[in-house]
Amino acid sequence: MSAPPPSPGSNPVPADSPALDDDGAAVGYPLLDLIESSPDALRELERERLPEVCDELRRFLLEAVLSTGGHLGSNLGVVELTVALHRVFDFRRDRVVYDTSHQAYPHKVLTGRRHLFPTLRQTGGMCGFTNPEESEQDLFHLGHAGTSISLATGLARATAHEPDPPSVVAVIGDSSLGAGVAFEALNDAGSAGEKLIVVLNDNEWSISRSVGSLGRYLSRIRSNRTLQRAQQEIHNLIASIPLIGDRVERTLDQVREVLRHSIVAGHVFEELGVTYVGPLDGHDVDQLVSRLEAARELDGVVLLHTLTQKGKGHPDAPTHPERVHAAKPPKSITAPRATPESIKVQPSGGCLEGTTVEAGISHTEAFASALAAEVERDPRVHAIVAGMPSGTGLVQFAERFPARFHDVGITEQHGVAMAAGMAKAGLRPVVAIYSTFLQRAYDQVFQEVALQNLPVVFAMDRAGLVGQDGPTHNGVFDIAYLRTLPNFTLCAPRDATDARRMLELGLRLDGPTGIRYPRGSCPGRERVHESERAAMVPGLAEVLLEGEDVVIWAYGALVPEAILAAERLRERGILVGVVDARFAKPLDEERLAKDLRSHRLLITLEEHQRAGGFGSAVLESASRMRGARAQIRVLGIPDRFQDHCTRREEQLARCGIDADGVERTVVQFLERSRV
Ligand SMILES: Cc1ncc(C[n+]2csc(CCOP(=O)(O)OP(=O)(O)O)c2C)c(N)n1
Ligand SMILES: CC(=O)[C@@H](O)[C@H](O)COP(=O)(O)O
Ligand SMILES: [Mg+2]
Repeated sequence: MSAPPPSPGSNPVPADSPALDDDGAAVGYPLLDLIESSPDALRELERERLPEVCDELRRFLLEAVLSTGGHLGSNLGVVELTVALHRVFDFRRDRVVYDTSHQAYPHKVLTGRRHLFPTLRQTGGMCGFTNPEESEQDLFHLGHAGTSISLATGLARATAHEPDPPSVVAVIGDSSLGAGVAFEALNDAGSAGEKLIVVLNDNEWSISRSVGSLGRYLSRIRSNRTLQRAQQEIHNLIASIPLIGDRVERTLDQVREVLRHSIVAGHVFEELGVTYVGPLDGHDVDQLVSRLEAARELDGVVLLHTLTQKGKGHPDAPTHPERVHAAKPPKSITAPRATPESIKVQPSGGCLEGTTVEAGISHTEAFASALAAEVERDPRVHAIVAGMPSGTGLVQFAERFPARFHDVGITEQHGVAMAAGMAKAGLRPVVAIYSTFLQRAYDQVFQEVALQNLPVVFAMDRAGLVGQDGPTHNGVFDIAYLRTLPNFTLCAPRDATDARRMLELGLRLDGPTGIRYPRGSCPGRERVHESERAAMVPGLAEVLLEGEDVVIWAYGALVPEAILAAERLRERGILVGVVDARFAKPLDEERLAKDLRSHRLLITLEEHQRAGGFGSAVLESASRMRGARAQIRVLGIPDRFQDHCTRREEQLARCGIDADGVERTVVQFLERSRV
């Protein structure tokens, strides 16, 4: 999440706010209160008061989201859109699907959840996306972009045969419309003919600026609208000069004719069988109501192209590099709890009783700086992102190496296949992508990369639990969905040094590599100096602590949790070994066989679903080994989706994969085996 919140008190108050206190600040939300009093209140309110509703709603969002953090720019941009939708439709009967649904906060306010905003994205609090568990008017729990038109098409097709089917509306952003699945949906719906309204919320922004030719096309329509306005002004001016007016007017008509043939707004959609309406002012709530009422009566797919400002009403938005896409939660909400017996480890491997474990740079920053070093060393290295330059830490990289950086927009499938093409041509592409969003391109990972055995490196960020975004964003399936693919090397660094070493390795290997790392910080102090570390070769684990009866095989960013648990147990006289597995594929089977023979308990620890992850790989490997006497305990995420939490650490604790969970597992085993 980017966008530091503006200084307190800089919240703008709309000019015509209904009531002001004596120092000029608007007071309360009388219209939002009224709307909450009855589900039909918004539809019964005098139409000329709708702009006031929008002002209150925007003011509320600014105050609420700046105090908790969350998605801001997108929500500020759809205030009028959402008020108009809820004015025209009754979504207790009609159906609305918000694409990605990060922009559904106004919808949540208008559907009785204003009181939940102080708990937004916090443990046990309101979800940051639509969620059917919260309201009957939230049809899906979403978070991945591009699928709203498909979902809406399904809803419409299911009721098309009914005598009076509900209206179905999809709200999709300009960048999400660029996702392949969105065009798959338009291609089908445009020919099938069921009634469906698609509201295109075009603000010319993704998280960063929108990319791709569709974005440029939409901007041309937008600028064409500007052109139209200019034409009108020229027309008015000329009309005011009677002498030359007629001659120039005729010329203007010719110019207009040329333009009409060059940019017929929306013809791309019309060619798909979609009725294009627009471009419309996405902040003119009265016009939007009229257009939605008209669209409701039309047959087939109607696309309303609305032009909005991402971050409208936020004083910093016009100059913010991501139009305040996200407001950081204040420290008071997400500061990690001080761990009571935190340990500061020192390079020599010894341990100091200590103050809190200092957080190092983020795993994202560690990857980004390693990649910058590689790009300078090897001209074949290129970086590919799918609409997430800042989330993957590559904004500066893009500025430094523009020719080696490719943001393909929200088109993960294309990005992965393009990487395969680059690798085939001799480049060394690195696909920097959230683990959860790589799922969108699984078939390309299989066919275009693994089957061809091409040297593509997947830098899987947010691999693990992500905290406030919840189950749509937890990257907890990648070991399972990649481990079954032949030719893949899978690894996970415990710290920044190994992140760099694994990237170096991946760029040397001839086949595909997946490197996973979570949202959050690397250890501030690294346990073993680089010069003393085991060579970074596929299938070689590294012993960090020797123990007696019990050994923990930890994978990736949870290695520090294993060390913390081992240090605590050591203080209780229980000597537990810790091995940094480093590779989930291939496993270090030689070291594993040895440990299975020489210990009574081997614990695997990973930030991934238990099913199919690193622990499963160990179990499969152990089942083929002779003389293994150790019991194996797989510590991972249980078989259910993990709800959002204020902090990722809470999710780790909830799943029993933090130091406490490891310590409990060891003590329980020893107590049971003593009996
Ligand atoms: C498949 C997928 N890829 C990437 C993302 C990350 N993401 C969330 S919102 C967003 C930008 C969406 O832009 P747009 O659709 O224009 O909506 P806006 O935020 O501008 O309203 C991106 C890239 C995602 N949620 N899903
Ligand atoms: C809505 C969406 O998918 C992104 O905005 C996502 O929430 C970013 O996640 P991070 O905050 O982990 O970068
Ligand atoms: Mg957009």
